Amino acid sequence: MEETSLLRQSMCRAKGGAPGFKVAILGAAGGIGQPLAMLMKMNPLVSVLHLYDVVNTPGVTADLSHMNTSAVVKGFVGQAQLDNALTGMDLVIIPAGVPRKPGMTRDDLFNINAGIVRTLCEGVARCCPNALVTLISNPVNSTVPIAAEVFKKAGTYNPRRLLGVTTLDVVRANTFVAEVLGLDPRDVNVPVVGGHAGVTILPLLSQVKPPSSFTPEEVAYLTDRIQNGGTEVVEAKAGTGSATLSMAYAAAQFADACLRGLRGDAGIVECSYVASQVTELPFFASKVRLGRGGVEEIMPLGPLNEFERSGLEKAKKELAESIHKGVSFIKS
Ligand SMILES: NC(=O)C1=CN([C@@H]2O[C@H](COP(=O)(O)OP(=O)(O)OC[C@H]3O[C@@H](n4cnc5c(N)ncnc54)[C@H](O)[C@@H]3O)[C@@H](O)[C@H]2O)C=CC1
Ligand SMILES: O=C([O-])CC(=O)C(=O)O
Repeated sequence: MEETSLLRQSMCRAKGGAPGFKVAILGAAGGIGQPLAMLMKMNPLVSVLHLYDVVNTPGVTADLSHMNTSAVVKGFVGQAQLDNALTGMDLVIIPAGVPRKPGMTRDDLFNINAGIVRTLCEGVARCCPNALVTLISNPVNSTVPIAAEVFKKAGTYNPRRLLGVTTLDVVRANTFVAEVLGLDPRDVNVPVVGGHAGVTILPLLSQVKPPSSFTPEEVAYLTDRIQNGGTEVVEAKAGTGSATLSMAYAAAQFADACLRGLRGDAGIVECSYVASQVTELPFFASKVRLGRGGVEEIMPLGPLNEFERSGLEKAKKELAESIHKGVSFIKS
């Protein structure tokens, strides 16, 4: 088998390396990882796609490698192959870790996922310390501070290159607001700030584009639905996992924005949970401008109405605890 595939490879005429970025997905065989890997295989900005997981990447890799798009896919399985999966990468996307079941909060995932994120980020620090790292694994409000502490310990921390993925909150907000307004969701943009769990997810409905006004009932309905969108999916999946397909879509959209930023495109703005001075907290999600260096600029929150100011106070209280928990996990 081995010989046949070597023979087959040797029969192929060498192709010059296609221009583009090298991207690794860690947790690539999972519910998010597989559709995300497919979407990244379809992205023309990607020249090399490394799929790493502790199980099942050979099959996922064989399957995706038959797609006639230009990215070259390679699979890596098990911790012994982590360093090879990461070496030379420009962008590392991390959806590794366990998902919620009904009745759990994202914070209930901390005990398992914190250790997974630490191990993977130690690999990033060793093998591709200059890569952009986008973290999906929950609880994002704590896993991003964990990653920052791992990188600080390794002496490789660059706050501009570590981003928590909160795009799904924006994707949901755009969808739900468009439903209420009777618009196409592609024409709606809702900034969602704060973090990625419950009350820390703060949609700024006063800043919706196109400019729109909402009744107090609509604001209450939309805020609740956006904050609990993840739970809506967890309950509907009834114990088999959380959002995977919409998350893969959101992560692929965010990764594409990161790659366009790295390429030097102008005016790329996305919401993301990053090291921030927008509030007194060390991490906060808000609109950020992406560029060659990663996060080039963090946008101010803009004017908030009274409902949003009160939501911000609640968000900050919970965020402070989640950040502290993540930092302490590495420091203690
Ligand atoms: N940021 C966000 O908006 C969202 C985050 N999530 C989170 O994403 C994570 C993954 O969710 P799913 O893909 O649905 O879970 P899943 O269980 O389907 O897949 C997770 C994958 O991670 C792999 N994995 C476990 N330990 C690993 C390790 N040490 N190294 C590499 N891979 C490892 C597993 O083998 C599995 O293939 C969960 O923590 C979930 O809560 C989910 C939806 C949205
Ligand atoms: O709700 C969950 O556990 C997964 C998640 O983060 C989301 O769907 O927003």
